Amino acid sequence: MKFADVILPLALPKNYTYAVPDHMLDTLKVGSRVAVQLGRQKKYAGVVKAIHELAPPDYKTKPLLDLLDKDPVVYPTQLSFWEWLAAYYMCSEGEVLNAALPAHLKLSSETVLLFNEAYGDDFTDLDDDEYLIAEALHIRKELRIEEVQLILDKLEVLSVIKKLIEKQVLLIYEELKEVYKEKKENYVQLHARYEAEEELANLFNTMGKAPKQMELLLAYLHLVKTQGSVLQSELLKKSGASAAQLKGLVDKEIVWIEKRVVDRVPGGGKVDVQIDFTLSPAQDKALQDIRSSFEQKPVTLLHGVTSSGKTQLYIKLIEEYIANGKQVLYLLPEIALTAQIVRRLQKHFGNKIGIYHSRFNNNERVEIWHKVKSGELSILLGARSSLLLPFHDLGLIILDEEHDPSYKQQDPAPRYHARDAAIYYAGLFKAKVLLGSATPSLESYFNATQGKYGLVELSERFGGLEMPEIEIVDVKKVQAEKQMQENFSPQLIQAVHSTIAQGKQVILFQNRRGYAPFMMCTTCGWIPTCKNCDVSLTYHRHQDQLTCHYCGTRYPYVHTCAACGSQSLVTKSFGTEKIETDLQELFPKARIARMDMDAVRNKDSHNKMIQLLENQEIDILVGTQMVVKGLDFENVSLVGILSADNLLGFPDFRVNERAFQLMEQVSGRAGRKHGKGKVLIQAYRTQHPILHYVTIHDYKAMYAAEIAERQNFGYPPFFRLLKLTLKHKDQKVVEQAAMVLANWLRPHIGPHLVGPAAPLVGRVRNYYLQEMMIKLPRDTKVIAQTKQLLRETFIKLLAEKQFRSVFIVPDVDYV
Ligand SMILES: Nc1ncnc2c1ncn2[C@@H]1O[C@H](COP(=O)(O)OP(=O)(O)OP(=O)(O)O)[C@@H](O)[C@H]1O
Ligand SMILES: [Zn+2]
Repeated sequence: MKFADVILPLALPKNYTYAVPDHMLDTLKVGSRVAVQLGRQKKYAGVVKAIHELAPPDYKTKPLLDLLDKDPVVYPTQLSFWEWLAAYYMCSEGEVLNAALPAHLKLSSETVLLFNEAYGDDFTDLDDDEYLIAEALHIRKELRIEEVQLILDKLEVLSVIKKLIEKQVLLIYEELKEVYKEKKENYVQLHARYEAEEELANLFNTMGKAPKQMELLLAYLHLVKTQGSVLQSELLKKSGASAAQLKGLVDKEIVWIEKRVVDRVPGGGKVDVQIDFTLSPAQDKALQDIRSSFEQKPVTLLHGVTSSGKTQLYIKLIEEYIANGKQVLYLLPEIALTAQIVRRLQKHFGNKIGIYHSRFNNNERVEIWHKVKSGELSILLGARSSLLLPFHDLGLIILDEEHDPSYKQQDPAPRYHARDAAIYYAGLFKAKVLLGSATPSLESYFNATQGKYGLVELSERFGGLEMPEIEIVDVKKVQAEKQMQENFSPQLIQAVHSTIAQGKQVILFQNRRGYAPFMMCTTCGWIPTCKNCDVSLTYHRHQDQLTCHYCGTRYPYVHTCAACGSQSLVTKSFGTEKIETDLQELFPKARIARMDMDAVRNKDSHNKMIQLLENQEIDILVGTQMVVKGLDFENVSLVGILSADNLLGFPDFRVNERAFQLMEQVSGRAGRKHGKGKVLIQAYRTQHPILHYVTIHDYKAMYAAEIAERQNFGYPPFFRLLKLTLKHKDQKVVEQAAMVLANWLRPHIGPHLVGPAAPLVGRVRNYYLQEMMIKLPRDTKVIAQTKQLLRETFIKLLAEKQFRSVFIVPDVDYV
């Protein structure tokens, strides 16, 4: 008897074992999807993790229902990776599978509820909830579980559904359906008999009376010759004929129409790699250093100042790896994945390169999935989640802007750090990892100085350009002299003027966090807050609305104070929108644009804005973090940071590191091609040491100061941090649960447990939160033991009746 362990796309504490029916014995493979039953009703598609002969000791196995793939959807390497992710980041393999597989490869067993017509329409003996569902079903005939949840406005609806089944009001209809559809398009083909010249000539002679059909044929012949195959849509466009006229040709059996699967995403194909640049001596040395570092160590950190040409080095390396038949994964933070970098790489690698990120739709994802698996794509440029693609011969992972905090997944599980996960994943392939940044994370630089990673430094800008000159503007002084105009010092205004006058461009940076515009009552100080979350609402002038940035709820503009009833509400605004408005007044002739999350909701507007800047159709760009990420504009010569204090005043142990990284990166956008750039930083605390390090572009001095602090206070990289968040709708319940959990843990973890306490925003989406932090020494054994202790303690806590519905969210290595 054979058994299969199956990973189901759920947060189950373990995988289940199923019996392999005889007819699958020869065809079933590890990594294939199978349909299985879980519980009495539910069917799921899971992935086979192992095939063996050990019956589970504690339950009787059900048989596998169906084999869904001839070829496995993943290789064993991915299964090992998933196992590690689940163990390290404390989630289930099912949750990893859920994140990895494109939705269309996850068969969904959606429970469909049907109305039982035999029941009639007398609902008198149903209770309130039952009545609501029965009535909705009576009208709509079928409902899904999610719709029931919406109607009843709660998550736990199965008991109501169960009662309705017992009372024979509804019936259950289970369907398993495959939702991925390949994209098909119509191609037009000439009948074989006209392949012969003679027949074709005869045909033309007889067509005199149908000029449109003649044009269709001529257009067809032209397209076949130039493109090889003829798309119906293109043919109609080229000939100017209608679909009916084309049908005429089909009816006469001159052409026929065939539906063919088409590729949704460009990729594959043969395009020769083109490298049309040569490295500078400094770059060439760095490349050689990377190569020899890789001979000793699998991971190397490339610390190269802004505009040193790190991207060009990556291009050279990629060329080497793919020439050896290896696959290369090039990771970037989501927001840095712009058309600019895509174009830069496509120029050299044509369609050997695929792109993958969260804004792709499911059909596109499935196609990339298959092409990575088959090896048809040798280079993949993607965001964090492309680590979960089924590579089979990975040789190199490049992780650019490695310091970027958005490499850490927040919600949902697996809450992995792409940098650390990449290093593990590469290990499974014996592949190399290159981390690149102008401002490395303290963790990576620490690892490099300790010899755990190789370290390569590239400390000059390409083309002999100097680092930009930094000037700090003392806002306190300017304000005392009453010289500030809104958020602008005279120095900054002057610099913007002269930059524009020289035909150069300006980038102004304003941090979003803590600077969002809000409304306030000037009589009593009341601030409108979100109904579901403990946060003040952000005012959006363009929509004239208030929005909660935690849950997304929108509210109309408030005219009357809810606390004192006065009408004296004003908007307090220091956000990018306000700066844009002020700029328009200060520089009425300048072309001004704003780049932040609200202005670039879709990827196209983001790309358009970058294009406008590249084409010099924008004089001043105002933006948040978004303008910082790896953009390369040749004509920007001035960068302004409107408030450094805003970056430095954050209650977080990483605040100084982050502030340095942001300021150094945004400064790095200035003076990348022609002449030295200039940076103006407005600040109250002009003596802050971080400002000094930015002024002299001294990463190493910043590192030395900060790493000493980290050691003193026991923070990463000397300790690892694990954050536990507990959530519940009832504040008392969550507070008690957190207390109980902490009391159970403290005897084992002692002083390394901090909390519990409510976080800064104590309620989100109607859930009250409690947090605690656990500091783990850098000892693999202790870490594994502590995680095991946590898992056991969670189970114990959730076994207590009053805590059963508490959510526990572990976040390992939280950033
Ligand atoms: N060897 C080279 N030949 C031609 N152009 C180069 C070369 N090296 C760099 N450049 C150009 O110099 C500019 C800066 O290079 P690149 O964008 O690769 O820098 P970077 O180190 O990635 O910078 P950042 O960290 O600021 O994003 C680009 O326009 C790039 O095309
Ligand atoms: Zn909210």
